[in-house]
Amino acid sequence: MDLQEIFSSFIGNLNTNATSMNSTTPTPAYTAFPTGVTSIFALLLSFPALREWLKLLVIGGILETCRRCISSFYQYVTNAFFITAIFEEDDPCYDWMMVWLSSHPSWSKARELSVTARNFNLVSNAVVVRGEEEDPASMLQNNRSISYLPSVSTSYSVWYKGRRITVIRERTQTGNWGRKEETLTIRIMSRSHKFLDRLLLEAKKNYRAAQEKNISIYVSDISGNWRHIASRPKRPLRSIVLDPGIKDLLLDDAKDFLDSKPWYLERGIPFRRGYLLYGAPGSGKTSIIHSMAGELGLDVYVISLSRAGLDDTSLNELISELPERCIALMEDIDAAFHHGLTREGTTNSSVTNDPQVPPPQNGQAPPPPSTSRLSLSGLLNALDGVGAQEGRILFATTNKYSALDPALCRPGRMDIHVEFKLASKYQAQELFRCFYLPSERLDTEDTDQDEKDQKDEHVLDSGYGSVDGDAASSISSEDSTPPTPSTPSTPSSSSPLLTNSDKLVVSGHSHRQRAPKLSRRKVAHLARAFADAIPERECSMASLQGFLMTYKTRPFDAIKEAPAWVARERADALAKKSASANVATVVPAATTAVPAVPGALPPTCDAEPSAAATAP
Ligand SMILES: Nc1ncnc2c1ncn2[C@@H]1O[C@H](COP(=O)(O)OP(=O)(O)OP(=O)(O)O)[C@@H](O)[C@H]1O
Repeated sequence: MDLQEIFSSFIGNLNTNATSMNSTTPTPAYTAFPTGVTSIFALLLSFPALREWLKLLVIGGILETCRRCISSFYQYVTNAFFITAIFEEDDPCYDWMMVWLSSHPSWSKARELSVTARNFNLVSNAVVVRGEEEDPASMLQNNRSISYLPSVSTSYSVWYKGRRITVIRERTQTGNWGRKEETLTIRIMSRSHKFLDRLLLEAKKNYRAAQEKNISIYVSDISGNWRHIASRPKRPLRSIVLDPGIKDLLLDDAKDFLDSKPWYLERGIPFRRGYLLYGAPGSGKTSIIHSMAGELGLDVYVISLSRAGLDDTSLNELISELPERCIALMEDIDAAFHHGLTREGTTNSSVTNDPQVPPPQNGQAPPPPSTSRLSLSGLLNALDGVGAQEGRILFATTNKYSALDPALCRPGRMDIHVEFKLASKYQAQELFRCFYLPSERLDTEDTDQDEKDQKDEHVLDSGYGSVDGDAASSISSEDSTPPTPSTPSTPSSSSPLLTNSDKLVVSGHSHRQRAPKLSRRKVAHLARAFADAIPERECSMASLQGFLMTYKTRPFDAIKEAPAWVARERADALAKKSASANVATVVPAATTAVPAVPGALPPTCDAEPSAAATAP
């Protein structure tokens, strides 16, 4: 019996019913309706095309129902026998898995794959196409190595420890301004989580090993999530020159803190430590934090208090989402509460409406109004409130120590305060030594070289990777005066082919030079001479480093030119001072208001130096 017959009999029945009703009762108005419907159906079914469509509709419905049943059954079986793990792009696990996948041998046989030069936040060349590592020259030229990865929307099967893993990489629209986000799905045929755990741990270990020489830097994004933004090579601690004892104090205290969790727990003391580094700009505050992060093997989470949209709640959330062992860094902590206050102590009074704040200098653009909605009490709560993360080390830096609220500086929030001053003669000497003694010789005795050096102290060293010694020496021999940034120097070497107007105007010095190979003793001797030329606590370490950079391969010239450079720096400082004297109100510099002893507190902060120095 086909569909037409079914409908005909159905319509026939309807007609019979309608007739019987008509014979017994008066015909109500609605009886016309079934008759109308049947005639419409009959009419419709008289078209063969419509009959066929109807058939297709029924068959399609049956097929879709079957498909859904099979899919549900498959889902059931998958859930029963497989484990499915999903990795989202903005999660660190995604990077671990991608690096793990990129090094999996399956890609050498895959017929369809994605080729990428992304390094998944690794500085090292952990992700490489096999064979590339055999060509170190190409690796050096381009730090971005090529790797193979699963292509988007393709399902792959790879084998791991005798088990089949299905890998699916997908890209979906997030709805945030057309942004697309990737997810990686890994399906393992296993009922136990053990296998997945092993895979994850291996991926994490591989990634960590590739990251060993780097530190990871995280910042918060606009939606308040931590995002990995960079990996930086670890900075050796010895490259930072501070007054004796400061590095040891900080490092020993931090190490001791990280090892003392049980001690804190037993006594019910919150397991947190805060360090406040204050003082002159360019004195090494940020550098020592970077270096300590490398030394302690911790990642750095930068909390920017002046970030647009940051309020008390979001700061609280950010801090509570920090991992247990990490360094939280708040740079220029004073800036969050003194918007518009510049390094020189000038500000736009229309922004702050603070009567103590001087008006802007002539021609100076007013600083933009901050959109941060953070309050001091919000910051204090975030630092040691109930939601504050345990185990974190907080580093805060400021150039304006006296501007900080005493509540912020108290032990428990900032346990150790360290002043960073302008360079001492000792620091100048050590910086010079670091500069001209190649790193591999900093730690080793070189008595042989000492002896050799006494005979010939001007032997040239290829230590700076020179390939063009002759060209370089011609520049260095004729121009030993450091160029000032405002007056670019013109190399006087004139080629017969160059007319006067063709002459190159170059500022700075070429680094393609050979540095004299100096012994430890010779460098120590020169370093003392350099320190003699540098006045005590007048120049910042950053400016000294900048000066030495112009003599990267010419230590003798650096010493010769140091007094002239100091004179220029003094003249510049004097000019700046007289310019700022014209400003109505002068905000006192933080460095003049603080005590000289590292660890001691200035009068504006809680005067509890002993508490600041006691580490459990
Ligand atoms: N004590 C130091 N030893 C070695 N290098 C230093 C030292 N101080 C500063 N420098 C160099 O000067 C530059 C600036 O240093 P850094 O950013 O650490 O200073 P800072 O005190 O944090 O400055 P700011 O207060 O302006 O942020 C860096 O390139 C660093 O190498």
